[in-house]
Amino acid sequence: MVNRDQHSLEHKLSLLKQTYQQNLQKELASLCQVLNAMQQTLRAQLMAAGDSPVAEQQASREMLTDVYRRLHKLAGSAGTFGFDAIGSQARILEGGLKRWLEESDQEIDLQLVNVVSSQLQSMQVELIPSLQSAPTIETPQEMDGSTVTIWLIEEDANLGRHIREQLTNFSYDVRLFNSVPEACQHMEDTSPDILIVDAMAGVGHLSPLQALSCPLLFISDCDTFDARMRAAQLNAHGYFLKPLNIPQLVNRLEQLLQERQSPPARILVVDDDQQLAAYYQLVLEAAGMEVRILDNPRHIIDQLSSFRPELLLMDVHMPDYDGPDLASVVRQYDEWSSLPIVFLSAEMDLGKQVDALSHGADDFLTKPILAAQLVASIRVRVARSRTLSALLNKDSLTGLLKHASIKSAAINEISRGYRQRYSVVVAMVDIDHFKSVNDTYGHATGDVVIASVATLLRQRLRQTDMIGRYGGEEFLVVLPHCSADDGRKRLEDIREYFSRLRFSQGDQEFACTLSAGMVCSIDVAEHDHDRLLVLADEALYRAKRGGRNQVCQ
Ligand SMILES: Nc1nc2c(ncn2[C@@H]2O[C@H](COP(=O)(O)OP(=O)(O)OP(=O)(O)O)[C@@H](O)[C@H]2O)c(=O)[nH]1
Repeated sequence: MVNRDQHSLEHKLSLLKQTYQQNLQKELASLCQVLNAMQQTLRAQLMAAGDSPVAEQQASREMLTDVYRRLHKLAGSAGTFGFDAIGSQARILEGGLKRWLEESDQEIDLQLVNVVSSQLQSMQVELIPSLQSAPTIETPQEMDGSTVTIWLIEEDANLGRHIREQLTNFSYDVRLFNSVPEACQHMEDTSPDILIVDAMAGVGHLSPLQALSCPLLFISDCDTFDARMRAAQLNAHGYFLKPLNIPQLVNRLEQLLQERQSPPARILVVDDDQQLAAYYQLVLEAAGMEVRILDNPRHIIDQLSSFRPELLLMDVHMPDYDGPDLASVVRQYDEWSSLPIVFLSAEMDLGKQVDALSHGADDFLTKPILAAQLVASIRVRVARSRTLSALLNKDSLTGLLKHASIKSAAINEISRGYRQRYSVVVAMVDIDHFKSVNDTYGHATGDVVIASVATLLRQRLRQTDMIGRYGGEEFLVVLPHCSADDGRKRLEDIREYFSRLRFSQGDQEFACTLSAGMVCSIDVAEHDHDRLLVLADEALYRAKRGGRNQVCQ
């Protein structure tokens, strides 16, 4: 189904193309005029039957060099806007001119100018005044930020209710059905974000539910190759054995949701051709990315700091500064040393492409480029860079920031709070008697408990809050723009939820608690971030000494 956004995108693209076509007509007419003027001058010289003066020769060479540059630009942009034939002709012509200008020191003669002129005229003929259809770009399905709905199909009503209760603790909205046909009856009016099916209840009858095209997880008490293979053939996103390890299941659910909800990629575009830059912006935004265009390359570092792009898409040849030089400037800053830089240029010369890459760029895309190809290349680059950055900065068990990253994030946020006069709550959260969890149920189960605290913190805090794994079973939480009262309420809420979770190891079921120590920046006279971290740690110590399972301030 085509939605309104898609219509509006097509409309905007079509307007951009119309404008481009008008400019293209003007540009070709203007190039023809230049060639016309050169033809006249050269003819006049021929009539005078003398050698043309050096100054005039120099002027003709400069004019032809300018024609070459304009054709080079045109070769890059025409195909992008759907004028493929003109783009190809411009590419051939600019290539020929370039070779002639580089390799020949002959005088510019009428024959050469005639050839260029007739090619330009045929390009004008080619430019039929009908716009080609706008490219369609796949718009990602948006998940709204509200509650996640899970459909659970479980034959055993008691077990179903138990699972629903546990998942509700993690803020999921769970609808329980005891058979696939029962769930199918509700497909008309509503649909889930995730489907969890008891393998016994469903494997044979699932096909109607597959139309829901949401992630599918199986729960089962049958751990055989055949059962797992059947699940794989049904494209299941997970297979969990009973008795269910709820935190493990929740971790998988969170992973699936994160994959679908990952924030839009932020792209900074640097191109002196404003129309092309607007086109890239439109195409990338339509694919769900956030795009900013840099008008003045001198402001590149300011823009990087304020927009914090995840990829820099840059033209190679610009009037004032070349792309590779700009890339070198960016690379001088440690903070931006791993920012992906992709050149998008009409440059076909392999040597120059390699040279551009050696200045610190990661990739080279050649203009013209299809919208879908541009989107795919950028998506892959950003995804890879996110994976790398997650590996570097995120803890593998919890997916939270590692010690060094959360500490520096905390220091930056506290300092910003002091500067901009808003309050920041800093809290240390620690699982109670965790050593005995490890000792009694094993290290692997201990890991599940740690991961479930991380999940709970992520779920019950705001997107703008920062959470990191500070030590083994200790977490550092930073809540910007938060009063002491609000911070305390949120931590109490997390403490309460955590105490209600049930963990299992074999047939044994157990619960855990956590303690937290917090401090609010405006309650501390000295503007010292290290002091806040010490005070939060001291408050945690008081919570432990006071009997654990509590929040102290
Ligand atoms: N399973 C698991 N255990 C870990 C990990 N990192 C640290 N630990 C364990 O966490 C336990 C922390 O224990 P302690 O600091 O003595 O404190 P506690 O038992 O939690 O008791 P209180 O904090 O005083 O309530 C140690 O046994 C560590 O081995 C991890 O990644 N996984």
